[in-house]
Amino acid sequence: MASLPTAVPAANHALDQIEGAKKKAAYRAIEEHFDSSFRYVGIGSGSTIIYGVEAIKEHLEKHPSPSGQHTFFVPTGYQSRKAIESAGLMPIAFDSLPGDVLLDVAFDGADEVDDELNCIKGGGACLFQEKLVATRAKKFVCIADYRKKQERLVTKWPSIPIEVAPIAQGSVLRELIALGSVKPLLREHSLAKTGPVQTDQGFYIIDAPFKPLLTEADVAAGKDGSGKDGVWDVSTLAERIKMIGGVLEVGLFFGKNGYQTQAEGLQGGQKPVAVYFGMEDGSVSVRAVDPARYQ
Ligand SMILES: O=C[C@H](O)[C@H](O)[C@H](O)COP(=O)(O)O
Repeated sequence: MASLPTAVPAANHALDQIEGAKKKAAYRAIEEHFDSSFRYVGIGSGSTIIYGVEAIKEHLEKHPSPSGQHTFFVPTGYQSRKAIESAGLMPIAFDSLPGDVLLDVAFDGADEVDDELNCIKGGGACLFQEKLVATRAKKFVCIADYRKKQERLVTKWPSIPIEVAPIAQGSVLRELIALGSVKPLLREHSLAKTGPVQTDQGFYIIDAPFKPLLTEADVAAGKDGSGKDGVWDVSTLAERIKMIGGVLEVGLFFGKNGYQTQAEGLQGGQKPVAVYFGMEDGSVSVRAVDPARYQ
């Protein structure tokens, strides 16, 4: 019992530090990538994006749109829509967007990010709509804290979230084991009697642990990411899992970076162009592709 009085403040300090880091990263990302003249903006899910919404709200209060036109915010699920509404911003459903419209930017959180901006997402059971929104944006930007900044995926974050049709969960689990995942698990509510966690699509989530995932640089350096001995590179594994019957989407955002340029058009990539990490020392560290590529 003697340790309780010191342990509790220490835990509170760690939580404050994490929340402070998320907030700093969010405000910096919004400052550098949001503009009041934007017409459509994607808003992701999770605890970090809440600070992004707060920063956008403040930005719009200080710098109203010069034309007086409203910005519409495209949510990536129920929690995201609620966050938009609570901030007094205007939501628009993804499927209400006119067919030829692209989002000016999409902001989201991430569970882990590697050196090449591949991300794990879905820790909060949102990934399918997040991918739809991210790939429809002219620019995709992520916000995270220092715990998420790693060289390779599946370093601290232990597993890959995968959204599956309830009827297929058993066969997907078997196939994941065959691919080398050790003890993939159907995600359940902490209150077990409530059963499996359901996504916004009414699907289930399987969390599949794998060995740390190789990057393109690893593969270029001669490492084998083909799945031999359970070692995969990000793209090969993501594509392989997506092929399993009953998988709606994989919580790996990989491949191209999401941006649009006049010369190249919409890249529709899943990887962000920039990730803002709030650090333990109060600074913000940015991992990004060269802005000259997308601005
Ligand atoms: O499923 C949830 C989403 O992918 C989140 O963006 C991700 O889990 C990060 O969430 P948080 O900001 O709460 O760490």
